[in-house]
Amino acid sequence: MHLLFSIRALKGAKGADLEISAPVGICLTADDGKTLGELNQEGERVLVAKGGTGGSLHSEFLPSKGQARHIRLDLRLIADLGLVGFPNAGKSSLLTALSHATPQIASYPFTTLRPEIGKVMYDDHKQVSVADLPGLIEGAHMNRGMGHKFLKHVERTKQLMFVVDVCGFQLATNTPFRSAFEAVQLLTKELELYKEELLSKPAILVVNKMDLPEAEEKLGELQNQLENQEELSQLLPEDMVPKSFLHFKHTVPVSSLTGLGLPHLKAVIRESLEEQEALESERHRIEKLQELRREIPVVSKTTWGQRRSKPLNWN
Ligand SMILES: Nc1nc2c(ncn2[C@@H]2O[C@H](COP(=O)(O)OP(=O)(O)OP(=O)(O)O)[C@@H](O)[C@H]2O)c(=O)[nH]1
Ligand SMILES: [Mg+2]
Repeated sequence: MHLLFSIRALKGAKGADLEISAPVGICLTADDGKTLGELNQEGERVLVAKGGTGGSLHSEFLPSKGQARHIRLDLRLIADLGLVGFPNAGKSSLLTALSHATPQIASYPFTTLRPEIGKVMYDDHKQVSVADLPGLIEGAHMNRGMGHKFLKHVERTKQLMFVVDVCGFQLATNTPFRSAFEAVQLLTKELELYKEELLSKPAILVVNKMDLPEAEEKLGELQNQLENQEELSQLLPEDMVPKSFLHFKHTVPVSSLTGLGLPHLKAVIRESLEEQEALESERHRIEKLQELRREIPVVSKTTWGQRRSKPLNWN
């Protein structure tokens, strides 16, 4: 979702610059495509137009007009997990099975055209938000398919949830068939080419459609391939292989259709998010501690020694 508007900063010198403060998760772009900034934290402000200069001797005391701009505000989705997968992998079906969301589901690619968020509910009322996103295709980093529209949403989720069809995927009769293993590598590659940092997010792999015939056999094959992905990817064309491989903390086989494996997946999602929260709060604690240590001056041994060597005055 985006919003376009025109603005003009006021005349006058200092203080007339126009700044924007908005809810977090907004990206501001100027009409020339230049990114002006992102609002990622509460209270953050972005300068969007410079104010005009005040009157001076040089300008015969006439103030100049402020900068005029067309600004585009892009809302970036924020969810705990983002579903990443080729079209038809069953992302929307999975979200429907896990939450009360009702995204469109159909047996043709690109059924989902815009993101939808579903809430996964737990018995203790804890909620986890999952974003169903449009299917990704090869070349998405170059804006093929939904391209950037899709990828920018993945930037603002805490974790990634890859969804693959255990039996593989073929977009059209004139495009190559991709096995589940190839799908994992291609999805990783697309994220890497768009923004490498995306791959530092924790990721869960969901192997869907486990109700299909031969699914068990194919799952075994995939697990084997993932264990040896460095060696096996050497057999793939170079442009399919990511620079670094994703090591999924959890690989969960499910069937969104029959419900197989879904209770386990729900538990895994929660465990993974809680683990990440714990790690982040520990990192934050250590950072604070280090900051404090820097602030408190260290009394060196010599200083203590010198102090001790002074004769004590008992009077
Ligand atoms: N047999 C079987 N079919 C499934 C399963 N999950 C989804 N499907 C079917 O796969 C097709 C695609 O499902 P969607 O949920 O629309 O797939 P998607 O990944 O959201 O697709 P896009 O929105 O196009 O990216 C539908 O016909 C579903 O009924 C499953 O676990 N087993
Ligand atoms: Mg969908």
